[in-house]
Amino acid sequence: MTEDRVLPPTLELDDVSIRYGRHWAVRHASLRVASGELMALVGPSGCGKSSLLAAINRMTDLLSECTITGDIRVGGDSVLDAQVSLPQLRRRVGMVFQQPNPFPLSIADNLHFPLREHGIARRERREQMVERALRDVGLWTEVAGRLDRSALTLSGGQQQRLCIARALILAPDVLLLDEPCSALDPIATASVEALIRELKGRFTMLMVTHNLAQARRLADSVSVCWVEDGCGCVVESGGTEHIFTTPSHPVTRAYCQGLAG
Ligand SMILES: Nc1ncnc2c1ncn2[C@@H]1O[C@H](COP(=O)(O)OP(=O)(O)OP(=O)(O)O)[C@@H](O)[C@H]1O
Repeated sequence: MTEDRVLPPTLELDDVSIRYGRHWAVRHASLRVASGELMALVGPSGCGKSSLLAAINRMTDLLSECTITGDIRVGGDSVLDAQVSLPQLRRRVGMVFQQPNPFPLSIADNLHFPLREHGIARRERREQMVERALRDVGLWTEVAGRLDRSALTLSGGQQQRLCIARALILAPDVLLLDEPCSALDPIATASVEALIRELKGRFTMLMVTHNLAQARRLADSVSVCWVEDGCGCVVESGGTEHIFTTPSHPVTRAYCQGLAG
C-alpha cells in the first residue's frame, strides 16, 4: 500500500468446486474481478461465499477434509499449485474478517509484527511504514499520541480500520473482505465504507456482504451465489447497476428485490 505502483492484477476463479469431506459446498463457480475493482459476493447463508474467499488465500489448506478443484489466478498466476509458497501468497492476498481481530498488542506492534515477520528489520523503516499505513486508513490523527496503548482499547470501527491497515501494510495485490462491517455500528460502518471506497483502484477487492444496499453503494460488480441441489454456485455476475436493475437470472431478480433468500 505504501508504494506507488502499476495497476493491481485481476483475480479470476475458473470452474472452482470446494468439497468438505463428501459434501460439495460449491460447484463450478467462475468469476473475474477486474484490476482495481471491487466485486461484492452476495447470497444467502450457506451458499459458499466464505469458502470461496478462504480458497483464494488457501486458508482452506488448514482443513484436512477440504478439496478444491478448478483454477484460481491472481494476475494470471495459479494460486492452487502445490509449489506456491503460502507466506508469499498471503503477502499477495490480504484478508479482513467480520469481527475486528487486532492482536492483543499495542497499536504500533499490530503493524510492526507483519513487517518484522516479512524481514523488514530496520525499526526506522518500519516506523515510516506504520505511520503511512495509519494515515492511509485515516487513523493517524486519532492514534498518533497513543501508539503504545493496547489495540483493544480502540473502538470497533477503529479496530477494523487497524486490521485493514495490517492487511495492507505489506502491499498486497488483492484484498479479501469477509463482511467487514457486519459487526460495526452505523457510524463505524460509514467510516469503513469510506475507506474501502478510497482503496478502489489501488487494490483488487472481493467483498462478501449480506447487506445488498452496501453492495450497491460500494461495488463495481456483483456476483450472486445461491444453493442449488444442496451446493453453492454462482448464478449471475455483472456490473452493479445491471445486477440491481436488469438482472438476467430469476434468482438474482428475486434475491435483489428481497423476495427470496
Ligand atoms: N470447515 C467446514 N467443514 C465442513 N463444512 C463446512 C466448513 N465450512 C463451511 N462448510 C459448509 O460449506 C457450506 C458453505 O459454507 P460457507 O460458510 O462457505 O457459506 P456462506 O455463504 O459464507 O455462509 P454465511 O453467509 O452464513 O457465512 C455450508 O454448507 C457449510 O456448512
